[in-house]
Formats: sequence, C-alpha cells, structure tokens
Amino acid sequence: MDELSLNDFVIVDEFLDEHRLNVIQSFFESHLEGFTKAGIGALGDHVIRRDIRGDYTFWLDRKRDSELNEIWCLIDETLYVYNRYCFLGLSGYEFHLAHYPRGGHYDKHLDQFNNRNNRTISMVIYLNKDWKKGDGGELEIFLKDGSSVLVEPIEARCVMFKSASVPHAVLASNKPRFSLTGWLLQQPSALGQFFG
Ligand SMILES: O=C(O)CCC(=O)C(=O)O
Ligand SMILES: [Fe+2]
Repeated sequence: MDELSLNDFVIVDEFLDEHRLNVIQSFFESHLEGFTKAGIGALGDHVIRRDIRGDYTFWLDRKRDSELNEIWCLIDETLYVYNRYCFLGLSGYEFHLAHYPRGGHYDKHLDQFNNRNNRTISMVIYLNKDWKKGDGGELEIFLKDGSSVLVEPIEARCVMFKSASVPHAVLASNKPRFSLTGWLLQQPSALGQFFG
C-alpha cells in the first residue's frame, strides 16, 4: 500500500494461488466464445479502434459469476485494505476478462474517461503460463520523471496503479495474452460494459 502511495504503481507476484488460478483459467476457457471486441471512451464516445486497442473482453458480474467467488473475496479484501490504509472511499468495482490475440496491443492511455471519473485504482491480474522474454505483451507504465517501466504479464502477477494519473500501454503481444482486468471505483457501477 505504501508503495502505491509513493510510486503510483505496485506489482504483487503470486497474487493468485494455484487453486484460484485454476478456477479463473477454466472459467476463461469455457467463456471464450462470449468475448467481444473492446472499444474506447465512455457512453456516446464509445468507438472500436483496432489500431488503438486490439483486445477482446468479457464483462463479469459478481452475482451471475458465482463460480469466481473466491476471486471476488480476494478483490473485496484488496478494496478493504485500500480503504483502511489509503482512505480512498472505494465502494465497488468492475472487472472483465481480456484476451489479446497475437499482435494485439493497446496504445498509451489513462483509464479514466472525460465524462466518467470514478475509476480510481486499476488492477490487472495476468493469467499467462510460461511467459518468456521475447513473447512481448508487456505493460508499459509511464512515470512522471519521463522514464517508463515494463511489466511482463506473467501468470498470477497483479499490477495496480492509479487510474487517473498513470499513463500506460500494452505492447504488441507475440502470442495470445490473457488477463483479469478491473477497476476499484469510488461509486458502484454495474455499467462498465457500456463504457469500455
Ligand atoms: O492488460 C494490461 O496490462 C493493461 C490493460 C489496460 O490498460 C486496460 O484494459 O485499460
Ligand atoms: Fe488501461
């Protein structure tokens, strides 16, 4: 938590244990047909631009997707810790599964939109077994001093950063890349899928 307040981002390896990884990976496999092309922007601005963003997403619903209960509990705990130690006043979250096919990338952006500003902490949990150097697909985080950090999307790693102030990009992936991505919110939203 201290690290996030000092550095704007934090990486937690082995965020998911073996059991939770299996749960989410089998959920992923059984829902791949339901994925749709992700867009950018909120409400009226929502557009699909393959040149900017190449991933396919599947929005999750805590009530419907009760198979993921152990993962929801972990996210609840994370939100609790942020509220307890960082006084962020978080009151909900929205998550989707993301699949970047080979060559998929996401240009430099912020996770808050002009007309929607309640995304507070971005959380990305990677699900890629045997990720190796040269596979691409790194998350590039741009720091205030002009430098940037590359985060490899390795299995069970979680990266968290401030949605409003940390620009980031996904570099082109040389093989299919999977993640559970979400946002801790300052007001609850059940409408993430309409926003991007
Ligand atoms: O998958 C990642 O590493 C980041 C994805 C991202 O930036 C987003 O979905 O807004
Ligand atoms: Fe993002």
